[in-house]
Amino acid sequence: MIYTVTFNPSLDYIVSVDNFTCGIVNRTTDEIIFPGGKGINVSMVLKNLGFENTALGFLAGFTGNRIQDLLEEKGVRADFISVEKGISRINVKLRSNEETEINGQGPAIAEADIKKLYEKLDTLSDGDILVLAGSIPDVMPGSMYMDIMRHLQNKDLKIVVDATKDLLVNVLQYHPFLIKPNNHELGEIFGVKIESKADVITYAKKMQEKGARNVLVSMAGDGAVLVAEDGSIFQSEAPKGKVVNSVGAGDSMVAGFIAGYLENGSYEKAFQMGVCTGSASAFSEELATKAEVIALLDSNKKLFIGEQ
Ligand SMILES: Nc1ncnc2c1ncn2[C@@H]1O[C@H](COP(=O)(O)OP(=O)(O)O)[C@@H](O)[C@H]1O
Ligand SMILES: O=P(O)(O)OC[C@H]1O[C@](O)(COP(=O)(O)O)[C@@H](O)[C@@H]1O
Repeated sequence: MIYTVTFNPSLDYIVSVDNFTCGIVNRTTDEIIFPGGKGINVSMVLKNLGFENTALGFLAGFTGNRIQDLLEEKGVRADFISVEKGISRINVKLRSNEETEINGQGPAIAEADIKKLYEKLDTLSDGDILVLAGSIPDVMPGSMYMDIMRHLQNKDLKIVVDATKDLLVNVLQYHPFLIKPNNHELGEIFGVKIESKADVITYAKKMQEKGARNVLVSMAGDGAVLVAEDGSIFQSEAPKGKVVNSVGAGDSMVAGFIAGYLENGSYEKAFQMGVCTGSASAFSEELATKAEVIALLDSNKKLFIGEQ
């Protein structure tokens, strides 16, 4: 089974504003609400790609109820823990001349709620895949994902972590199956600016030295790099297309990688599927569908460069 955990789900409120200007009243030309949060996006895309999975995590208040309903409408199996205080976030994604995002902090999660999550995670068995993705509410410790991995270390799980800073660095000693920083997040960890693929490879290898098994680094419109545990390295430009909504492109890439790996058992195919799923999401209003991903895979065969 595949499980995703989203500590900090959101309603993503995507608003378009012509020539957004600070300090005045701006009016939208378009607005739309999607369920969001990194693990939830991974769950929705996996479902689109034909992989049943269960979304775990924490929901609170009326926004939490809405997220739950939207997931139900999409047929995603969800088993969230209800948090008593506060509300799940509304993350604002502003589309104008530039894209701007304001992501909330999320409700505080009580010790008793964390205990309930551990009870659910204790039901996982050998061979399962667990995705820990996204930020955690501000008041929680940066060791949260590491604590979960330590707790589960005696099970033979494939654990995927998509997080930033300490939340990510702390888990490396427990050998996550896959991590997916973007180039900016990877640079932030080492205090450097990473623009070229050569630099990506250098720093991805450093993450492997610290314990990660496979390191997938996304670079938005500049493509991606995979440094795999078997020593192979794959690079790709991004497929060409008109970007419609890039929110969730990174999460889609994670889902595509998992789907490609499960279908083919090959890191090369997982990488290709990851890239095309990320781009398919960027090129459409909603998250990628299977047909959109297959179309991109078929039309971009020459994009991928591999090296064993
Ligand atoms: N402008 C774009 N053009 C084509 N593909 C894109 C674009 N933005 C994102 N993607 C695809 O989605 C993947 C993940 O995007 P990225 O923005 O790097 O992730 P994150 O949202 O985690 O920062 C990229 O590697 C690429 O395949
Ligand atoms: O948990 P964080 O880091 O605040 O990110 C949450 C936001 O990221 C998203 O999951 C999208 O992430 P990506 O664009 O990186 O794939 C949104 O749905 C959500 O609003």
